[in-house]
Amino acid sequence: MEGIYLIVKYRVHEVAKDFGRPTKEIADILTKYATAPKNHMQVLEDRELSILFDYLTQHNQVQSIESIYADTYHEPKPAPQGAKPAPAAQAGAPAAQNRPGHGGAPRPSGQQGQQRAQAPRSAGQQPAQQRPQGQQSAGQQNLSRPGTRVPEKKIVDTRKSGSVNLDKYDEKLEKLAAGKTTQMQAGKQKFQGRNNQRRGGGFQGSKRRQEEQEKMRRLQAEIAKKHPLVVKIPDEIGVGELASRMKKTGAEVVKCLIKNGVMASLSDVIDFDTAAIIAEELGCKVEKEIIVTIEERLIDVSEDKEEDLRPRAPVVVVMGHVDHGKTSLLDYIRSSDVASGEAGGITQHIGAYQVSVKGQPITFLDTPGHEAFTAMRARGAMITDVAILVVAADDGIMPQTVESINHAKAAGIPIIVAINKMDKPEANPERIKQQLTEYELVPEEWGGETIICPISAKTGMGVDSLLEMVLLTAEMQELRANPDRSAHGAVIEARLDKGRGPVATLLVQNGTLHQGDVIIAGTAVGRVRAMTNARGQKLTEAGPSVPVEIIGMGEVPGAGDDFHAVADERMARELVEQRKQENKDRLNGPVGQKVTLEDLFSQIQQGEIKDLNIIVKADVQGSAEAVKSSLEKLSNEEVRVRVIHCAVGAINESDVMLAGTSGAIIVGFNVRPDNNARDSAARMNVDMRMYRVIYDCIEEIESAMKGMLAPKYKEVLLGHAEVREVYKITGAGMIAGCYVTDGRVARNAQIRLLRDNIVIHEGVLASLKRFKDDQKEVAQGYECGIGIEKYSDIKVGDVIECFNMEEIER
Ligand SMILES: Nc1nc2c(ncn2[C@@H]2O[C@H](COP(=O)(O)OP(=O)(O)OP(=O)(O)O)[C@@H](O)[C@H]2O)c(=O)[nH]1
Repeated sequence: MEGIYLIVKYRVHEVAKDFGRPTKEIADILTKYATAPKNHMQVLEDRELSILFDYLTQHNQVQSIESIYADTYHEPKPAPQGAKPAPAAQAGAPAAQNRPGHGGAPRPSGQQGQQRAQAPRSAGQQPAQQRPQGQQSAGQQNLSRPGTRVPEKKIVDTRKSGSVNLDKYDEKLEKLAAGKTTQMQAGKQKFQGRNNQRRGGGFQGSKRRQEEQEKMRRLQAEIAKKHPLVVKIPDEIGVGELASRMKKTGAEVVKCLIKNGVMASLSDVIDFDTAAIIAEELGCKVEKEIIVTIEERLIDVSEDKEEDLRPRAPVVVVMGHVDHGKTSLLDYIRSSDVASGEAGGITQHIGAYQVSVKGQPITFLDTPGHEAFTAMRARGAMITDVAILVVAADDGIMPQTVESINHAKAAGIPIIVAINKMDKPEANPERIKQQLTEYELVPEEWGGETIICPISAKTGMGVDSLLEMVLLTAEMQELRANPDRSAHGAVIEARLDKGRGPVATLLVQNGTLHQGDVIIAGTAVGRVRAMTNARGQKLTEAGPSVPVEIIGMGEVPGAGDDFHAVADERMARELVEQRKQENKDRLNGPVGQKVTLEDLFSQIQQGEIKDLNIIVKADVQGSAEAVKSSLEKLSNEEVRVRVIHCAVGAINESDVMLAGTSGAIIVGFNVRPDNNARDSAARMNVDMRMYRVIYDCIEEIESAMKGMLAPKYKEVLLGHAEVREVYKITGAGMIAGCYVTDGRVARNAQIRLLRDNIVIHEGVLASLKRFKDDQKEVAQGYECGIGIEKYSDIKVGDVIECFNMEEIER
C-alpha cells in the first residue's frame, strides 16, 4: 500500500460529510496535525487523509464503546470532572508519539491499513479491558491529543459503529491502490461516478447533494447578476476572443449569436454593437475598449489653452515664374538683414531663415518656387502663412505665375504681389495689375483686396514696404503658438552630409525644440545633437516659427515630413518600425481613395463631394478657356465644378501634385502628361483624362456627375518610340527611324504622334520594320522603322506613343 496515489479528489468538506463531522472540525484536525486547509473545497493528499483516518478512527473508537455497551450500561456515567487520563494512556502517549510517522507526523497509509486490519483481532481478544469511563476520558483527551494512540486500549471494533462505516474506507483505499495501476487510463468521469456512487450509497443522500448544488448554482447566478463580469470590447472582436473575455464557451457565444440572427463562427470577427448585445445577453457588463496606438501614447496632440498661446512669426514662401527674381529677392532680404547689424555674418542656405523687420521676426522659406511648397503640401505639411508672388514688371504674368496663384489659392493662403524689376526702364506695372485682375487678384487701389508692392530686388527699392505688408497681413491672421510644450513642426530640407551624417532643417510650428530632445520625423528617429540657424549660430532651443538645422537623426527624413519631440526614445523607435511597415503595406496594397470619374457619382451621392475640382491643360489658350467655361457651366445644386487651374502645355508633375493635394481630376485637351507626371499620377492615384474633342470631355464629365458614365474601353499604354531620323521612301511615304525608349511598339496597336507632349496626330501604323523585315513588335532598346498610315508630317524629336484600347469588364 506504500505510495498510494490519490486519484479520487477527496475534499475537506466531503470527508466531513462522510464522517458526519463539521467541516470546521476536520479543518482543525488538519491544521493541528498537517497543514491548514485553505478552504473546504481543498483536495486532500493521501498523507492528510491518513492522519484524518487515524484520528477519526480513534475518535470513533471511543464513541463506539458507548454504543456497543449501550445495552450493558444504560446510563453511561459521564467522565468525572477533571478526571485524569488513564495512566496507561499517559504512559503510552510518548511511546506512540515517538514512533516515526505517528501522531503529529504523518504516517504512511500502509501502516494505517495494517492497524485497522489488527483492530478486529484486538477487539475480539480484549473485549472489555477498558472501562467506558476511563476510555471516554482517554477518548476525550484524544480529541486534543489524537496522536496518543494506545494499542492496549484498542478493544472495540469501531466498525460496528452506526455512525462511521469504516469498511467503506478500507474499500476505498483498496480501490485507490487498484486505481494506481489504472489511473493513467481511468477517466475523471469514472472516478466521479464511483465517487457519487460511494456517496450516494454512503452517508449522504444524492438528493440532498443535488439540492445543495442547485442552491449553489442559484447563488452563483445571483452573485453574477449583482456583480456582472465587465468585458471590454474594441471596435471589432473575434467571436473566440469575445467568448474567452466573457469566460464563456465558444459554443455558448455562437449559440447566442445565432439566436440573434448572426451566423458567425468562432473565427469570425464581429463589430462592437453585435458583440455588446451578445455580452449583455450573457450577463456581462460591456465597456468600450479604446485601443491607444503607440502614436497616441507618444505624441501629444492636445489642443493648446487660449492663455498659453503667444504670437509667432509668419512663415512666408516666395513664388513666381522662372527668372522673375525670386532668388534675388530672398537673397536681398537675407543679406540686408545681416547688414542690418545682427551678429553672425555669413549666411548659409539651410532652406529657411528668419529676419527681423522693425523688431518683428519673419520666417522665409528659402526654397524658391512652388515645387517645394507643393511637394510639402502634397505630404500634408501646411507650413506657410503668406505667399509673395513675384512678377517681373518687364515680363508680366507667365504660366508659372498662374500655377503659383492657383497653388496658393488651393492652400488658402493670402497672396502679396511683388512687381519686381521696377528699376528696369521697360517696367510696366499697370499692365501687370490689369493682368492680375483676370486671376481674381484685384489691387487695393482698384477696390480689391490684393496688396501689390512695386519692388526691385536688385536695388532694394520697395522691399522694406513689402516686408511691412507681410507683417500687416500676418497680423490679420493672428498667428499664435504655445512655446511651452514639446516641439512639433515640419522638415523643410534634409540631406546626408559626409562628415556630419543626416542633416535636417526643421521649422518648429508649435512648442520649443531643445538641444538633446528626442525627435521622430517620418520614419527617422534621433536626438538633437546640435542646432544652428541660417547664420551659423549655435542654438540650444528654438521656439515656434524658428527654422533650425539639426544633426543627430538616425537617417535622412523626407522634406515635408512632420516631426515631433517625444519623451520616450524606445517607443519612438517602435513607432518608426510601425510606420515603415505601414509604408511597405501601402506600396504593396491598393492606393488611397481619390476622386475619379468612375466613382464621382457615388461620392456625390454620399455627400462626400461638394466641389468637383478640375485642372485643365490644353494645347492652346483658346481651347483651355473654352474647356474651362464649359466645365464650370456643368455646376448644379449638388456639385460645384471648379476649374482650379487652367493652363497651356503638357501635363507636368506640378499639375499632378496640385490635383493630388486638392482632390482634383486633370483634364488634358490635346496634350499628354510627361513621364514624371505619369509616374506621380500613378503613385498619387490622380485621375487624368485626355480628350481630343471638347464635346467628348464635357459629355463624359457630365455623365460621370449623373452617374451615367459608362466607359466601355480603357487605354493601355504599350510604350514610346523616339523619332531619330526621317526618310522619304518612294511608295511608302515618310518613314521614321525610331528608337523604342520604353515598353514596346506593336504593329497592330494604335498610336499618337506627340511633339513636346502635344498630340499632333492619332492613328494607326502603316508599317513596322527592323532593317528590311516586317515586325509584329519591337521592344525597348531596339531601333525600328515606323510608317504612320495616312500621315507624313513626322519630325525628328517627335515621340510615337503606342497604345491599345481594352474593353473594361463590368
Ligand atoms: N534689373 C533687375 N534685375 C533683376 C531684379 N531681380 C532679379 N533680377 C535679375 O533677374 C535674373 C533672374 O533672377 P533670379 O532671382 O535668379 O530669378 P528666379 O525667379 O529666382 O529664377 P529661377 O531661380 O530660375 O526660378 C537675374 O539675372 C537677376 O539678376 C531686379 O529687381 N532688377
